[in-house]
Amino acid sequence: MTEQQPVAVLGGGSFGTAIANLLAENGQRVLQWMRDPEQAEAMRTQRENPRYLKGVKLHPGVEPLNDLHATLAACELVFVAIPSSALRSALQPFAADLAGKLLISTTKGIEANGFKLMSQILAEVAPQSRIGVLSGPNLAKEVAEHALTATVIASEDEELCERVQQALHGRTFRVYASRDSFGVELGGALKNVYAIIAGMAAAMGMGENTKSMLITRALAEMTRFAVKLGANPMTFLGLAGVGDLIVTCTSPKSRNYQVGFALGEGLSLEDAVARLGEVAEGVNTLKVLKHKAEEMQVYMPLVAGLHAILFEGRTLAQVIEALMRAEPKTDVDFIPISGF
Ligand SMILES: NC(=O)C1=CN([C@@H]2O[C@H](COP(=O)(O)OP(=O)(O)OC[C@H]3O[C@@H](n4cnc5c(N)ncnc54)[C@H](O)[C@@H]3O)[C@@H](O)[C@H]2O)C=CC1
Ligand SMILES: O=C(CO)COP(=O)(O)O
Repeated sequence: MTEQQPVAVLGGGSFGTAIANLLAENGQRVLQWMRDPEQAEAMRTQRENPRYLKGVKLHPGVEPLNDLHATLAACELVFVAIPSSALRSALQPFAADLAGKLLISTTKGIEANGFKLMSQILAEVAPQSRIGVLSGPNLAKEVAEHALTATVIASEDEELCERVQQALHGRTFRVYASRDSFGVELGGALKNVYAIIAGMAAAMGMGENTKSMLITRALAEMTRFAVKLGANPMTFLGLAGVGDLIVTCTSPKSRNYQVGFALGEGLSLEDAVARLGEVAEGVNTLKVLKHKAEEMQVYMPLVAGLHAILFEGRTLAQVIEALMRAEPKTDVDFIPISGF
């Protein structure tokens, strides 16, 4: 019998580690690449990711490595879990090694220069590859602890979706397929901004009515924006839209929520991010999104309000006052249905 080809996971953070474990539990041999050789060595000897996923045992089928060339040479299916700020620069030098691979982005961010999604960056870096996007309500710690979870693999490449479903779908992790990779990817990136707002509201002791209003108006706002960019609004009613929005806006395990909570307690943005010590993609996404919304003339009062607090010197009280005074618009105005 020929030996099964291993699967690669790029990134040594909490999500890369959680996905690596799931793949290994499903019987795959997994090569998990990370840039830091000391971290790879620590994970090999301790059989744990002590910095990013403490307390979760690394499956024996996961091999932590820091040689990206060797990792890519051995694998065809490659999951990418590198923060958005580093994805292009980390992979560009290995463009030739990525040709012909099945690249699955799990990264939920947007590149500032040109408003590029991660799948678009992958397509630029590796035009000869096949690309998919994995996104959904998937807090890494819960995935790793086998909380019952669902996600979406999105690509126009049906065979790629099936490969990912076969590799990842398991006893505690359901993998649904979608053809709308643009909507799925946009949903995962945009919700991080609203999780910061939700964390602030929680720190200020706001009530359940307020939390519900925030989540629902966030959904309206992100969908309105996505539709303007050509996404299918129905995708935002799925796991990668409202599903991910709910989990990140309600869970103290979300890093974006934690940054918002710290801001609500009165910390500066710099201190809130430093205290976290992990990636909170929403901070960068906020800047990019505010700029793009203005350029596209999309009404996004929550994005504008958070931007005003973080980068324009407005107080939280001023922004809340302005938001509550603004003229109320139509409830559901983002799904164009005739007859309503
Ligand atoms: N943690 C979670 O619950 C989930 C995270 N994601 C997404 O996964 C992506 C990765 O996030 P996490 O694993 O959570 O991050 P993390 O904060 O746990 O770890 C970040 C990792 O990225 C590595 N890194 C930083 N710069 C790098 C570079 N230049 N080259 C290579 N590696 C570099 C760090 O060494 C570290 O291993 C993010 O876009 C995030 O939105 C998606 C779903 C769930
Ligand atoms: O994307 C996530 C859950 O689906 C993780 O959110 P955070 O990056 O805010 O922790």
